[in-house]
Amino acid sequence: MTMLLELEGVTKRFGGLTALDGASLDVRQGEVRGLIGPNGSGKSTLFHVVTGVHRPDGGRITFDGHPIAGRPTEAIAQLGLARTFQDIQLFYDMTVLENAMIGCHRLTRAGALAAMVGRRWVRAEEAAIVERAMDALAVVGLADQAREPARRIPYGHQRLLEIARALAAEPKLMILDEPAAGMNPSETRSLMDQIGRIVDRGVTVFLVEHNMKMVMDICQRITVLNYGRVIATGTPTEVQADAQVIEAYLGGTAV
Ligand SMILES: Nc1ncnc2c1ncn2[C@@H]1O[C@H](COP(=O)(O)OP(=O)(O)OP(=O)(O)O)[C@@H](O)[C@H]1O
Repeated sequence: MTMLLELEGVTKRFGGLTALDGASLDVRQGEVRGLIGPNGSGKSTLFHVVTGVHRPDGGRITFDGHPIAGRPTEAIAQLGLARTFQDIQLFYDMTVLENAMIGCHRLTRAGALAAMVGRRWVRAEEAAIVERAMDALAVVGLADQAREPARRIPYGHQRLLEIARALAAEPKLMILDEPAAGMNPSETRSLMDQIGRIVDRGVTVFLVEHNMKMVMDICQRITVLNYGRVIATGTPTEVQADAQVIEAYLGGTAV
């Protein structure tokens, strides 16, 4: 199976604190991959070094065959890596559709923001951008709310909109940072369905999530971090049975 993302011995320090300590893992094309670990174990830091927010202090990161460690966020996005954030980052005064259109940025000469300014050569692209954005909204079930201002849709839908915006970039890999945070059980179930539909479209998903049921249900493989180190990688069943995981991640209680 093709490796889409590979980390080899990646280290990131903040002053005297080693947030990532020689972390290695790979994400295979087409899988839903989970990353879990206790608070402060380095999950967000790992996402940040992969997406170019932080420059790693050591190690190698390869995405779709390209070395990306230390490259700018924009350059990594151009290679086909999209992400969502723990805290929702939407343009609340813009419509749902306009927010999704911003995700098309990677795919257009002009970028959706420029499209809204209305330059002539941009307008020719606009119909295609709207179509792509509507398509992404349909995948997450938000197409009928396209004209609503983002601030008016429920919280769970705002999280789905972030995913639609990432999807509109037609990424190869989508990184989701706690996508179910703040969602109620029915929203979480719906999110799990949407992630399934995203994978059906050929997008690989790599997610951090504290909702264990969701992680165990949708991920084919899971990596567990503790104090910046990878302590286990395996199927949900393997990880749940791993003594180190039970001890380190859960302080001795069952997963
Ligand atoms: N920009 C930063 N400057 C200094 N320390 C940082 C920075 N970012 C993260 N850290 C520290 O690095 C460690 C790992 O943090 P990180 O946010 O990656 O953990 P996490 O597993 O995502 O935690 P959580 O589950 O609480 O989101 C923590 O000790 C954190 O305080």
